[in-house]
Amino acid sequence: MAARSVFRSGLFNGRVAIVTGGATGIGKAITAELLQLGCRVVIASRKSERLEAAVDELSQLIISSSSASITAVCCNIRHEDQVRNMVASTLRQYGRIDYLVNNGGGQFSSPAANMSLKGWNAVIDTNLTGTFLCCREVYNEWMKDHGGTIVNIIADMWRGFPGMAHTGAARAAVENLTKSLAIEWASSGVRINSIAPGSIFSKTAMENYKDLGPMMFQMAVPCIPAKRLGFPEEISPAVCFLLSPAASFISGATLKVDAGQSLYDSVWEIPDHSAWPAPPEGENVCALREVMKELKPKL
Ligand SMILES: CCCCCCC/C=C/C(=O)SCCNC(=O)CCNC(=O)[C@H](O)C(C)(C)COP(=O)(O)OP(=O)(O)OC[C@H]1O[C@@H](n2cnc3c(N)ncnc32)[C@H](O)[C@@H]1OP(=O)(O)O
Ligand SMILES: NC(=O)C1=CN([C@@H]2O[C@H](COP(=O)(O)OP(=O)(O)OC[C@H]3O[C@@H](n4cnc5c(N)ncnc54)[C@H](OP(=O)(O)O)[C@@H]3O)[C@@H](O)[C@H]2O)C=CC1
Repeated sequence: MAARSVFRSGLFNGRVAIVTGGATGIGKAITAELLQLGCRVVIASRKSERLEAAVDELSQLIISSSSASITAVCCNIRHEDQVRNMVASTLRQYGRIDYLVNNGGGQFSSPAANMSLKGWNAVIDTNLTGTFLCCREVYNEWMKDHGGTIVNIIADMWRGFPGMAHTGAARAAVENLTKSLAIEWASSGVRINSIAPGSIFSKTAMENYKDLGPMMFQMAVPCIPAKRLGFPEEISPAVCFLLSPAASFISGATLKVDAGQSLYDSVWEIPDHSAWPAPPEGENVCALREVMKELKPKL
């Protein structure tokens, strides 16, 4: 059962949205909320079984008096030809694209030193290049002449992303891409913003990390000021807000939806070590040595 939207029903009547990764987790919650608000939604991702299951489930949210509808297109956002097909088929079906939500993406967990070039490229191609391809195609084929609104889902990479350096680099790049496009496409009436979620639990997000998944999400909890994980239904209202006329003067911005997690603690442990280069000798280093000598016997 999808959470009830706090927005006015009919807010997106007659509008058309593409949501990449719209069949699972955060994307599914975004799709469900857009449908409740009257939007016609195209969900796009790689796995047809997931798309079909989401269409079956989410179409039940549509009440008979609503203009909403849901359809699916198989699309790997890493492939330019498939992105072209996703946009062309949406335009053939609905004749317009008002909103694009670049939510499809992800990564695996690994120390940077162990990442193969293929693994690095898979994550950069998905999260950075895939987002770029979707933005460019939607802009060139529709928004350039008609305006529109784009939301990019990024991540909490504000202090780097140890353990997932590839995705940290890709998401930071998307944040910067968002700013560039906000300026380049302003004269077409295109607004584009990002949302940076904290740790958001869904079954599919957890299963992506296989056996590590439950532990990874559990480990995040003490580092979240709310002392609990977030849920997809806590991201979708922020997306709907940024798509809506309520955000008509907001572009090039990033909204953190993380309960303050990005301001707080890190999961990444740095073991005690003495590997760091010594500081330059001088009066302050001498003074600290003296202080430490005095403190030691008391400890
Ligand atoms: C500590 C707090 C944690 C809390 C939450 C963390 C915050 C972030 C959360 C999220 O983003 S949750 C969303 C999770 N969902 C996804 O990530 C879904 C999408 N992900 C994927 O599809 C994959 O992870 C992918 C790697 C991005 C792409 O997979 P694809 O199937 O297209 O490529 P593969 O052929 O499988 O892999 C290519 C290449 O990548 C390397 N690789 C893949 N998986 C791993 C792994 N688990 N460990 C190490 N390396 C991996 C590998 O080199 C693969 O090539 P081959 O070796 O298979 O030839
Ligand atoms: N959950 C969290 O804590 C956080 C999530 N995020 C990001 O939010 C987004 C949604 O993740 P979430 O819902 O949590 O996890 P999910 O794993 O449920 O969602 C990822 C979605 O992306 C789709 N996807 C992955 N790769 C591609 C691709 N190459 N082409 C098209 N679609 C693709 C997947 O569908 P399919 O496999 O069918 O292609 C899936 O629907 C992702 O970008 C994620 O990295 C960011 C910060 C935190």
